[in-house]
Amino acid sequence: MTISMLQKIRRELHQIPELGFREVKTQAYLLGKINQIKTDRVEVQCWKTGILVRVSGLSPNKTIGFRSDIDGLPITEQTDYAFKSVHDGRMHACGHDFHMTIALGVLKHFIEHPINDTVLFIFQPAEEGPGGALPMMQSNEFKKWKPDVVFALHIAPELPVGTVSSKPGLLFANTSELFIDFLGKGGHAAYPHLTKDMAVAASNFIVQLQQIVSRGIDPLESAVVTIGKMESGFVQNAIAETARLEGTIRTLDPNTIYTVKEKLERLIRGFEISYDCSIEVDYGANYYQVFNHSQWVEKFKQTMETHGITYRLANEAMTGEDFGYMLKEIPGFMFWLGVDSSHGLHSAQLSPNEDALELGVRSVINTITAL
Ligand SMILES: CC(=O)N[C@@H](CCC[C@H](N)C(=O)O)C(=O)O
Repeated sequence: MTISMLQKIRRELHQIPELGFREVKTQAYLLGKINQIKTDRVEVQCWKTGILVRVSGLSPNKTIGFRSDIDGLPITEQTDYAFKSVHDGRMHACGHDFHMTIALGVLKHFIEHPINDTVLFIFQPAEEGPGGALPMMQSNEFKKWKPDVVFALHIAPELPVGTVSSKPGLLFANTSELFIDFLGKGGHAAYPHLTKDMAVAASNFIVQLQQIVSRGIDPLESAVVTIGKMESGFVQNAIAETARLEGTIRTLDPNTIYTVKEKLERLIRGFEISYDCSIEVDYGANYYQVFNHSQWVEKFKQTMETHGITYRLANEAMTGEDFGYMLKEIPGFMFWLGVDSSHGLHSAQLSPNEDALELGVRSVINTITAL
């Protein structure tokens, strides 16, 4: 696929970001492109808003899976792009428009140049939440075509274009979403003593929460607790009866997440007493760590070096990925693709360099051919 075709696809996808399991336009767009290039060797199955595309090999020994996530985030885009999101409050702020474009470019290549092995393209919904990888893997559609090895990429804004990066073993953290609802008593702004102010309780809770990591977790372990959204109250001169905090917990060790949750629940019990209120916690979606299989990372590194693509050894990151569930069952790996953006992942101004699209396609084609 030419660079301008890749760019066009990326821009069209960029305009229609949709949240997890609601990727209806995205699925239709992808199916449209797949149907244009489909031949007799190609079979397609849809699962919810996801798609599986199998390109049969000439004399297959194995099936190689390449996974791309397809959902966007509930973020209002603040770029100057002419091809900005047309969906209010939705943005491809995690690069899934890049991931899908690269997958389509690679798919076209293997349809035109089949190899001995079978290649499975996994267009997976709901990576940002509530998690599509696990239920997709449990589906009959996936089980029927289950790959023997699987890999995926993720754009890396902090790496230059021309660079890929990975590491054997642990790459991404264990995660748990976090939703906390406070219920107190509202009232007139001038009579605080007659109320139980949940704006004050929730604000104080956010501050105390930070001490779970700084004082409750062994400094040699790694943990993050972030509250990304806070909602409370209706009007400037009334005391808020309720508050809601939304966030995420991340740890490098799968057991540490239980320690964080246990300490969080103690904190909640203390706040219920001191603020005379009730607090409910819901952990939403939990993702298993991304743990790369060394042998495949080594093969990837050698392949990149053979093709003159710069490979850098990565550090572990506190990002999460439900691709971790695929790697828990199927050998494989994940790698970072440098896209050189001064704004990072989940920023409303994320602007990955489109020159990385062609390199992404090349690095995936070379990898599949070498595996
Ligand atoms: C690569 C990336 O940014 N992934 C997301 C996954 C989110 C999982 C879940 N919604 C959570 O927040 O725990 C990330 O935020 O790391």
